[in-house]
Order: sequence, then structure tokens, then C-alpha cells
Amino acid sequence: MRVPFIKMHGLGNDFIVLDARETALPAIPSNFANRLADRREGIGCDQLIVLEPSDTCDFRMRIFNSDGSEVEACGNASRAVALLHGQPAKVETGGGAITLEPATGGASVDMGSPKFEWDAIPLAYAMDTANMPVGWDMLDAPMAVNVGNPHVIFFTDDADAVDLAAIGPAIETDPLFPERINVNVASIAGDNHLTLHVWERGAGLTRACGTGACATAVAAIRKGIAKSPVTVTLPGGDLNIAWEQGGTIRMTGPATEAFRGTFEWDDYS
Ligand SMILES: N[C@H](CCC[C@H](N)C(=O)O)C(=O)O
Repeated sequence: MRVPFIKMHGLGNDFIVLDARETALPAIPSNFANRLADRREGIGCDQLIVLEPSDTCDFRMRIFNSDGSEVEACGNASRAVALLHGQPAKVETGGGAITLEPATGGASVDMGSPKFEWDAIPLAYAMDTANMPVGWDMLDAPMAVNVGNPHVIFFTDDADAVDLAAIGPAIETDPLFPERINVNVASIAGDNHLTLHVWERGAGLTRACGTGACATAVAAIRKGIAKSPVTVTLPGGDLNIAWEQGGTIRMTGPATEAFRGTFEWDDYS
């Protein structure tokens, strides 16, 4: 069965989008997302995004990392889907409902409210998520935030100097994080301006991570080292994150459609 796809990205964090809102697709088999995401034998992407009907929202967005794991949230893909959908929408995700507002060349997304409780991250045992008594090599005293998906955030003097490819996997899979974790390393780039690198759970180093930018901006505001709105500079470019204590997170930034095509479903299932 030939299936159409749309290839999109948000600041270089790239996606294959399958739109099953009008025409149902077969159930997503295990080992499907990772094979389609393979950059040599598949189409290649950081995440596979599947749009489906929803009983509670305008539609549902499912997110699969390139390792095949299905997860709760994807900020950059939310903006890409907003661009594709072309009008405001309330979208069901595993991490809760989000609101998309397309804007020229991208979108603004209400990502919902962050959670800080240790068991909402989740962590394997109780601790203060604003100043965690843990460390890995040169990274210590992180914060943790759930923005639909779980993030640990390290602030350091020079985020560009951290070899995140070397240390990221150990943190991602540490038993402290029963559902694994997205690993964020940030430094101050200026007033209300952060530099950020992310080792993504289930995808590794990406050129941008929208939920990582949200979690890191929220952590910086909570820590008192930045005020909303915060500009977050990732390797792929800038995102604008607005959040006030007690409110929801608003992420604004670009999204791009790269190309469209079709693939043979049976070759990957
Ligand atoms: N790796 C993430 C999902 C993708 C998030 C990222 N691509 C974004 O833009 O938020 C996780 O396992 O929670």
C-alpha cells in the first residue's frame, strides 16, 4: 500500500508526518518508526508524527522517536503540524492538550502547564527538582521539569564546551529516570537569552528541541536567572518561550515543509 508523507522540520529537528485524519492507516507496528526514521534505509527523521482523529480535540498527534519509542510531546513538531493544518487547533497528545496558532513561517503553541513534582517528572525517588543532589562528570545540581515529556536541565558556564554526545546517553538511561529523560545543557548568552544543547531521549543529539527549550526557559525563570519571555538559541536557531509562574508555556518559532512523497507501507511493517 503506497502511503503519502510530508517531510517537515523545526529548526532542523526533522519529522516524517503521516496524516491519518481523513484516511485511516493500519496500526503502527513495533519496529516501524525506527525503520522509517533510519537515514540510510528509510526516509530518515528524528521523530515520526502520526495525525489521527480525536474524541476530545480537533485531532490527535502521536509522536515516535527515531528509536521507535512513542512519547508524549514534541514542541518542534507541534509548530510543523500547525503550519500544515493552517488554522488554530486544539490537539490531543500523550502529554495533554496543546493549542496551535499558525503564524507566518511557523507557529505559536500553548504547551500547557509545566510540572515540577518529583513523581511527575518522574524520578525514581523524592528530591527537590529545583536543585537535584546528583551529578554526572562536570554536570551537577540540575533541575527537572515535565512539559508533557520529562526533561533534566543543567546550567553551566559554557554549554558549547560540554561533550553532550559523550555524557548524554548515560544520563538519559540513568535509573533515576524510570521513563528515561531528555538531557538539556544550557548557559547564559545574555539578558533573558540562553544557549541550549539537547541530547533527546530516544533520538540523541538534535539540532533543536522545542520541549527542551520550554523546559529550560521555565527552569531558568524558576531559578531566577532569566525573565519571561526568554530567547533560547539552539544549534538550529532561536525559539521564544514565554511563561509566568502558575501559567501555561507559550513557544513561538519557525516551521518548514521540506518535501512530500510516498512510501510502500509493507516495506517498513
Ligand atoms: N525526544 C522527546 C520527544 C521529541 C521532542 C523534541 N523533538 C521537541 O521538539 O520537543 C522525548 O522522548 O520526550
